[in-house]
Amino acid sequence: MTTAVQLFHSLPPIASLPTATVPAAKSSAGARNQPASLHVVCASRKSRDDDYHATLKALNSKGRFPRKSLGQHYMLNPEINEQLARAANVEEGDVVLEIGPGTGSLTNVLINSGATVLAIEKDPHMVDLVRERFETTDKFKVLQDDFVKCHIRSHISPILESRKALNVSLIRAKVRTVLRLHLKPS
Ligand SMILES: C[S@@+](CC[C@H](N)C(=O)[O-])C[C@H]1O[C@@H](n2cnc3c(N)ncnc32)[C@H](O)[C@@H]1O
Repeated sequence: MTTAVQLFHSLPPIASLPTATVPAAKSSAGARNQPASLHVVCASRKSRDDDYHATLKALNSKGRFPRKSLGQHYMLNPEINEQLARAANVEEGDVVLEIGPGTGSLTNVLINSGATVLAIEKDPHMVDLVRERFETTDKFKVLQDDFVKCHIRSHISPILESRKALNVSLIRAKVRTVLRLHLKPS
């Protein structure tokens, strides 16, 4: 069986893709409330391994369509994700709490920056997807939970112990923000 990780590694160059816009999702049984199209953010296309292919392949491989109720808009431009990581000043050894990793495009950049990422994702399908995507690294952990309701401190305390800072990146459908919180281990 082809895993999502294998798919990510076998993607063609982005230049071969015709457009940065994803076609409207076809409706299927039980998908009455699905939005008609995939919402994307994509400013430019790059000819290297990138989030554009990875995100589309990952979603297609799971037969998933974004759920508006969960603010599922996926970042397709790796440059933006890199800017987000730079804006949050993510460094080697940091622990990053990522709220809503989605397909893991920002997660990937954070891990490549040297951070360990603790992600909290409400949608169990996306949890499966990112768990599979990052199964080969010990710098990633995902919890299936609602960030609004879960007890965040009990999750992060065990892995925070000797860390100097905690970066919290929060990307939501309408408010895209990167927050940096400094939480001293108690
Ligand atoms: C904007 S999308 C994904 C962003 C991701 N960084 C990307 O560009 O691919 C937001 C994600 O947050 C998740 N989400 C929404 N509400 C949540 C909540 N209350 N707790 C945890 N995750 C949530 C959604 O399922 C979705 O995967």
